[in-house]
Amino acid sequence: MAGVAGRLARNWCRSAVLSPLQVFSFPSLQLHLSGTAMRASQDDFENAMNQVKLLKKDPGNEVKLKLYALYKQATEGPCNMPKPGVFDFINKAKWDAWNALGSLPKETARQNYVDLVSSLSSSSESSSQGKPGADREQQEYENLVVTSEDGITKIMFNRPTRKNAISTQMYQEIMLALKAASKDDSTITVVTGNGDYYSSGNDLANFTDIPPGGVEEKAKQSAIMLRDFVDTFIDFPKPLIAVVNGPAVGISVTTLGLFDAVYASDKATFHTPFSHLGLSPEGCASYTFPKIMGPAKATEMLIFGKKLTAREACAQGLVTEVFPDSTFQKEVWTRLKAYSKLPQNSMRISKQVIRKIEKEKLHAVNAEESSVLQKRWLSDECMNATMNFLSKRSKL
Ligand SMILES: CCCCCC/C=C/C(=O)SCCNC(=O)CCNC(=O)[C@H](O)C(C)(C)COP(=O)(O)OP(=O)(O)OC[C@H]1O[C@@H](n2cnc3c(N)ncnc32)[C@H](O)[C@@H]1OP(=O)(O)O
Repeated sequence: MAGVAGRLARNWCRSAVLSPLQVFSFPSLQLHLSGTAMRASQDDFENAMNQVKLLKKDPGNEVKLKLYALYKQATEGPCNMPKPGVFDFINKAKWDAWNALGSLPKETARQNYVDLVSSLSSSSESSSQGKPGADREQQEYENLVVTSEDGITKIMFNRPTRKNAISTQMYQEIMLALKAASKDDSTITVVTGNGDYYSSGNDLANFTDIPPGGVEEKAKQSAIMLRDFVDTFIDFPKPLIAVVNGPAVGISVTTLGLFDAVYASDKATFHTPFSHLGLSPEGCASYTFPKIMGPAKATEMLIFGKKLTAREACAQGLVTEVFPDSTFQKEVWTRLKAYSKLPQNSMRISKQVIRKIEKEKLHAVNAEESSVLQKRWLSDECMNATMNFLSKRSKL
């Protein structure tokens, strides 16, 4: 064993002292590097396997188990080994990681392996430049600040002068940030807003940027983007928490039904003025809101545009807990830091179990809502409401 550990230590990180789990998870990784490779995307997969050997920084046991599991799934399919005994900690951890992938298709596992290695390669480059322990900004976004610390990736909307209205570019950035967070080594992901608003929802100026194909083409593109955007929330694999620091409007409210917990300041309000804008619900709210609060209360919000206070939204079940604004940040972050220390795989799997039964339904609802909105955007009601806002004749 000492020989194996020594070889691993030399291969991976010359100065690292390996824990028993590292010792065991590494040989498997090494062993599998020479295993059967897939036919499709073989180059990418093999490149990724080689990149693993070149990582400068030990990615930690959780990630190594993930790599192990994805490798096994990609090359052998669903876990086919007998479950190790309860005291065989290391093999049990490996078995659990592989088994947790369930019936994930081989192609998806291979892609996830490649994506994970690529995120490790880039984070190992950037972290070697960053200060250890600092609240590291991960990537440059124009409309977001994304940081990772204490096992928490925080995605903060950052257009405070526009009340964090979501521009076309910002939709894309949020999708990118969520996809990156789903693969990074954080335990939970938090979405919040910078400034006095959580978000004022869709940037109504999005509709003024008409492509050469005209308004029909714009509506079509917007429906595709909306569907992709909401799908990203539906598929997000780890606990996703909203820290609602102030008022939330439109799509920033509807998507809350897809979060795992919503903490709100008592200054926050929740407003979905779709009828006022000639629109209809999105973000799966046509399904999640009646489920969460009952059809009558959902109607008041989604059809009549009733604005809820944070306490009302909590009473309806949309918000998990409300905090006084004066202590909001302190109390919420203390709690989130404690939650982030819970076992990562267990939380992921629990989320998977809780959400699995609804996933297909949510994707279907999302497709339907996006297609209905594509037509709504071309209606006189919607065009007039948008023009009124943009020409400053009306406000919510
Ligand atoms: C395209 C693909 C997906 C679409 C999905 C469908 C999504 C639907 C929705 O989200 S519907 C909800 C849309 N949001 C709104 O209708 C909110 C509009 N904004 C307001 O009513 C008000 O700005 C306010 C109540 C949010 C805040 O009012 P106030 O406190 O008085 O601040 P200001 O109005 O002065 O705001 C400052 C500055 O920001 C601009 N701004 C705010 N929100 C938006 C927005 N959603 N879109 C565009 N611009 C916004 C506002 O115009 C001000 O700009 P100015 O300083 O005057 O240039």
